Amino acid sequence: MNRPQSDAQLREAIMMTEYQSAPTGAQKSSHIHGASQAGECVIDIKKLSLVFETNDGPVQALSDINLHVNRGEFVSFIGPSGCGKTTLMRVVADLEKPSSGTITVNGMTPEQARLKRSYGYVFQAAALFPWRTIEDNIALPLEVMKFSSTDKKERIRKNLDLVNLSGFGKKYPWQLSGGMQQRASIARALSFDPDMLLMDEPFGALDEIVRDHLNEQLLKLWAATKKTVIFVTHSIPEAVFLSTKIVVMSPRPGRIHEIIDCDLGPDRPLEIRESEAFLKIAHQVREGLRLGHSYDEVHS
Ligand SMILES: Nc1ncnc2c1ncn2[C@@H]1O[C@H](COP(=O)(O)OP(=O)(O)OP(=O)(O)O)[C@@H](O)[C@H]1O
Repeated sequence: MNRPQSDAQLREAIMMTEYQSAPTGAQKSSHIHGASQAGECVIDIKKLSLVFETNDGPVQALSDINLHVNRGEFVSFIGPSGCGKTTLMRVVADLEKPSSGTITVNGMTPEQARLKRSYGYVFQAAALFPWRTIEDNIALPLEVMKFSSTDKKERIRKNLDLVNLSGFGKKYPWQLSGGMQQRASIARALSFDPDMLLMDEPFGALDEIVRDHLNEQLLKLWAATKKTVIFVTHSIPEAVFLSTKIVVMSPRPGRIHEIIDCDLGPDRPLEIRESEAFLKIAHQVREGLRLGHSYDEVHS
């Protein structure tokens, strides 16, 4: 669902700065990373369904979802509007509760994982606080977690550098382009070094050239940080370019139609999009979307 930047979204950004207990010193990194190792399952979803009760009756947003995500994977959710991509990501982030089924994140409930700061969340709109500079936006989770001011400064510097925004820390969000704002919100999500990055169509509102550039940067960032990434998109080329695994979803009710491995290797220049291997996977995703979607239903 397209959720423009709103008070609710800013509130959610604040809610995600909640934490279970103030970790201190050396305790911090083990507290955040948990005990997990490479190749280990970080998200395990079994028979999960979610029904929204609305004034017009129940809406089955997710039905019988089964999904397994390993540490270090880049997993995209793709599908037509209303198929439940955002809802599924919000369940992982503990922003929605499932009606039935089970889910673990880093071996914990989503709530425990949120409180242990297992993930950083990047919204569709950058959700930066307009009255704070870019560095102060990045500092927000660190302030709530009571990082020392030296540690805070170093993390701001490192993460600005990671998203190529060194030198822009003192600017306000409105002084930056849309692409730069999104990079700043990625830096904020990464500031406390979470295991996982949850990204809800972060580049959907940007023009294609900027988007290509950010996709390249995101791949580099992913390779450098080795984070597990969950990424919502409507774009087939974006999903194929970025992912190790593509979850094709279909609507009414929202469900997983197919899970496609995307084994293009770690080295992916933009030109890879013209390669036979890339086009083959893109075709498979398009077919999956077509088969999982009845176009007649959309207009009924
Ligand atoms: N808070 C809510 N209350 C009631 N219904 C909701 C709520 N959030 C989502 N829905 C409904 O659940 C279904 C799935 O919505 P969701 O936003 O997850 O889809 P999506 O695939 O992310 O869509 P889009 O691509 O348009 O962002 C839709 O029918 C939507 O209208």
